[in-house]
Amino acid sequence: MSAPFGRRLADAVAARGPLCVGIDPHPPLLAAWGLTDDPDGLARFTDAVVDALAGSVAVLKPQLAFYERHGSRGLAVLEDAVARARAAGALVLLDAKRGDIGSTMDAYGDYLRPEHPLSVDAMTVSPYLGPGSLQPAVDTARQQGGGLFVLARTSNPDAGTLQHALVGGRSVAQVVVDTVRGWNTPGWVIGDPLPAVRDVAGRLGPATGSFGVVVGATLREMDLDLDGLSGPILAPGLGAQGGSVADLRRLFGSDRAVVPTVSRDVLAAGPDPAALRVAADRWTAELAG
Ligand SMILES: O=C(O)c1cc(=O)[nH]c(=O)n1[C@@H]1O[C@H](COP(=O)(O)O)[C@@H](O)[C@H]1O
Repeated sequence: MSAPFGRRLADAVAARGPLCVGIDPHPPLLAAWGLTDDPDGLARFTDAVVDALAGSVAVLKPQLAFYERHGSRGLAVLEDAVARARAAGALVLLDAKRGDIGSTMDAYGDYLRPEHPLSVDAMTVSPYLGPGSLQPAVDTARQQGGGLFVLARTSNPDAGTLQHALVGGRSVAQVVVDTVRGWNTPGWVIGDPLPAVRDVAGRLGPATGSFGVVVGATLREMDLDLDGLSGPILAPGLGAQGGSVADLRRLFGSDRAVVPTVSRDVLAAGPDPAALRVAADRWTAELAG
């Protein structure tokens, strides 16, 4: 088994800064790069991003949908790119947003196994079949040293329609956060009372948990209690969706283990590898400032 994902993420962030760059080869972006919307264009795009950034950013986050739409040849492109990205030192977070009943969730969790053709360090998952439905993937993550990021309070404008709904006095998003907090506490199982808060600051450090939440950088205000999460917060919505580094500070303060993720704002700088690096470095510098 690899070292736990939370530990590996903390090491990567310490060495490279917290930036995650999303690899989202959507058709207008392929066209803007002068590439065809087919597996060949997809491979050129993906290889360029991996070659430019896998040696310098902490996390790369390929969006599975953009590979699946090209069928088996698209998945082959991704398998090759993921292996090269990991070999170059980047952690790979597969943006799959999967969630299903136990036996199927078990199969989705296989992305975290080293023998999977598309083996990754972590994946995004959706909790809307109930937090307990994700347990098989939690078990696999624990066995294999993988990580999960659970959708809690997403960056899209109508996210609150469901995520603000109240369940026993807590919002659905808060139930998700509290569940993930429990996963980061060994020995806790779904249904038990919540464990005592052990790491109020939730800082990245040796004790950082491998289970994170997704909370958009586009929120008008922080409407979640994230104290004691003891795991990372993936924060999408920067750049193209309007979020800024100032929004990150306003929403999360400076003590939380935030992994800001940017796709289009960096990718638009391509295909020149140097320009891609400059765009990513600009975010890294602003995050450090
Ligand atoms: O899980 C995600 O990464 C994600 C969660 C969320 O709340 N909002 C969100 O935009 N994303 C992903 O982030 C990527 C878009 O990033 P931008 O191009 O930077 O806006 C897409 O792959 C989305 O699926």
